Amino acid sequence: MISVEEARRRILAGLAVLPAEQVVLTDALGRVLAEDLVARTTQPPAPVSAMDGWAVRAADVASVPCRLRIAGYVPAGQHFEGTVGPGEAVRIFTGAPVPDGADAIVIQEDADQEGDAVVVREGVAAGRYVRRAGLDFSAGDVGVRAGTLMGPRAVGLAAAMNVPWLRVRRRPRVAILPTGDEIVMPGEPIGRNQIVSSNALALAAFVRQMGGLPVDLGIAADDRASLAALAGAARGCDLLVTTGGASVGEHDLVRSVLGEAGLQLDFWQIAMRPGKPLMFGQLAGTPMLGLPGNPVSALVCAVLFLRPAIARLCGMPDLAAAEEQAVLGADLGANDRREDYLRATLDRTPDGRLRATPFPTQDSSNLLRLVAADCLLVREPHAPPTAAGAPVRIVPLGGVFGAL
Ligand SMILES: Nc1nc2c(c(=O)[nH]1)N[C@H]1C(S)=C(S)[C@@H](COP(=O)(O)OP(=O)(O)OC[C@H]3O[C@@H](n4cnc5c(N)ncnc54)[C@H](O)[C@@H]3O)O[C@H]1N2
Ligand code: MOO
Repeated sequence: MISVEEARRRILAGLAVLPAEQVVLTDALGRVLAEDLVARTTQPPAPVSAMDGWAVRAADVASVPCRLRIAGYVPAGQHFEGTVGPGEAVRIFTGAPVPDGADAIVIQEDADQEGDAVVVREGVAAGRYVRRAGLDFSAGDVGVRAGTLMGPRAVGLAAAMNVPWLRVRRRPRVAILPTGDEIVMPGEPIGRNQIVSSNALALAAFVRQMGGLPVDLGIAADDRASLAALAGAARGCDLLVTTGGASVGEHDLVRSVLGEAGLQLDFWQIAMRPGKPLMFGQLAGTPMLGLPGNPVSALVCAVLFLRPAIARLCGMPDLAAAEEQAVLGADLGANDRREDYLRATLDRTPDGRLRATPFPTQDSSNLLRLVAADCLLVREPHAPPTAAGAPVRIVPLGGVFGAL
């Protein structure tokens, strides 16, 4: 059995970054940039006032109070045509261009208008409350790097940079194929000995949340014809994800049926719990990730392998490092040779450190517990008995991107 790290490395090596396409900025949310976002304008385009007040020459207000002649009025969106001369001030508002000749803004709270003059009570240094041209960015500056997921902030920045179209990665089409005679879709009649399929819907949601397009292939029965026919429908997708049928029983057909259909298996079985029967390969040019059927195993594998796989297809940096440190909230016995991903809750110790406490039962069918968990607590293979308070690695399950 290969390690979790080795499995992830091999999966990433078996996937190629998808081609780019062009989208209008209003459709860019949740897409991954295929090239750097480069400013097409300078912001602000000219020096502007950061406050409502008076544009002055700082030298004129070096000693206060002083009286300046009002030479003009400039709200945002307009421009003062003249030049502010010695002893003059221009009424100005936030965002308006600072007139030529002026080099500072006196805020209106520090001055009083008296007819056609303004009496300044507080002096200002040159440059005060003036936003220089290009303070935010200049034309040609890189705002967001290729490989970045476009969130609301980046959409706003692209707009400010006057970039109406973006080159983004095509959305990965991920075919999802649950297998098993015992599973039916939610809402369908449930026969004797049958259960409702949770994997397909959870994985489709996971893919969609990551900006991919889930393709529902239906449910493959535990017979060779059904599985072969439905898996064939994955042609044209960027990734096929199966669940179930991955283990060693004679009804676990995925490996053998897809093998007959041309699956070039890269690996099967990894030193991980849950998730031991994970498999990866190439089926007629389509990468194939075979997840275990147990709902918790399937979703933990989605976090650890499908998430980086989709990220890779989208040209994003490796997300494997989305781990954090915490302290252990309960004593744990020795671990065996499989890397363990324990469902755990998070809280804070009295001194503010993150604390991860695993649930006492860790059955890989227990979806309710998975939903109640805040993180996965990682235990290395062969970890010795470990006392509460020891440092541990965790994989958070919350967060916006790839949240479970
Ligand atoms: N003798 C051995 N038995 C098993 C081993 C082993 O090494 N030796 N591995 C165990 C491990 S670990 C896992 S994980 C499971 C995974 O097996 P499969 O991937 O073949 O999954 P199935 O047998 O098809 O199903 C397992 C379990 O999950 C339920 N299931 C399946 N699909 C869905 C779905 N879409 N939604 C909800 N639940 C689903 C299914 O009913 C089973 O209860 O094998 C162990 N056995
Ligand atoms: O590895 Mo299985 O995934 O224990 O439940």
